[in-house]
Amino acid sequence: ASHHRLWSEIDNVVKQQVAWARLGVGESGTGWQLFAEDGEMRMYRREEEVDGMVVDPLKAVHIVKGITGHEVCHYFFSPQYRYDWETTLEQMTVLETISEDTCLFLQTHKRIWPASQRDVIFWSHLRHLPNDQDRDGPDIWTVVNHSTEHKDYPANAGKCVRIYLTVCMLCQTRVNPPKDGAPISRDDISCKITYCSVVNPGGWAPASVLRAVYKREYPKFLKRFTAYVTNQTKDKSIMF
Ligand SMILES: O=S(=O)(CCO)c1ccc(-c2ccc(C3CCCC3)c([C@H]3C[C@H]3c3ccccn3)c2)cc1
Repeated sequence: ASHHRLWSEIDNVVKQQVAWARLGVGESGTGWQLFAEDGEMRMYRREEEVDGMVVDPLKAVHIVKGITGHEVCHYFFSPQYRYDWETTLEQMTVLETISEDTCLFLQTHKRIWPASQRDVIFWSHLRHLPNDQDRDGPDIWTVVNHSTEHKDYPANAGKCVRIYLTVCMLCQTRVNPPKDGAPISRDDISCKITYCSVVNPGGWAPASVLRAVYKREYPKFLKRFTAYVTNQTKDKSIMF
């Protein structure tokens, strides 16, 4: 069914996350700190705490040649590839396939000493926002992951501390059509990726430990994931 029980929440969160992702990190005065750079990738964070817990919002901007936003979102959304690129994943369960573009996931992440192990339940929604209204507007593909409850998996019932997150992978494809009217090849395309994430670590964990984990893991994650998409797509026809 096009409208399922989570539809209105998903629609609201997706619209809010797309608007948020499209806001630049502005001039340095806006509180965004550049904390990692690697080639075209720039990673920013804001230092924020809720009830003494680090919930630093993260925003990464990356430009990757030779892949499209549809391909990035396909490999980010689809469960069958996740163990290939998500190195901190210990266990992933698809609790429900709500529609072909909406799933419910339960994930446990590898324990990061000295913090206790974490798990998370989130809905994941893949959406194409075409620019058919105004031609020169952005053609956007996005995946939004947002924490939710599930009656069979109450928070903090087992050994894991339940975390809460909202993640947005927003992509815009750029095509430089070849001069001689030749068919578009992967040399003529690139994808501008904006990855936003806010993670509430659930139970207390030392701020210094969390900030060190994020500083190490986020750049590694985005580099590894985009390299994975490049490698998976290099010999396949372009998925626009
Ligand atoms: O973009 S996704 O939806 C992709 C689907 O998997 C996503 C991204 C990140 C996380 C996540 C949430 C919490 C933690 C911490 C918090 C305290 C202890 C564990 C970590 C730790 C494992 C580190 C990490 C940080 C950044 C990227 C990857 N790994 C990761 C979950 C989902």
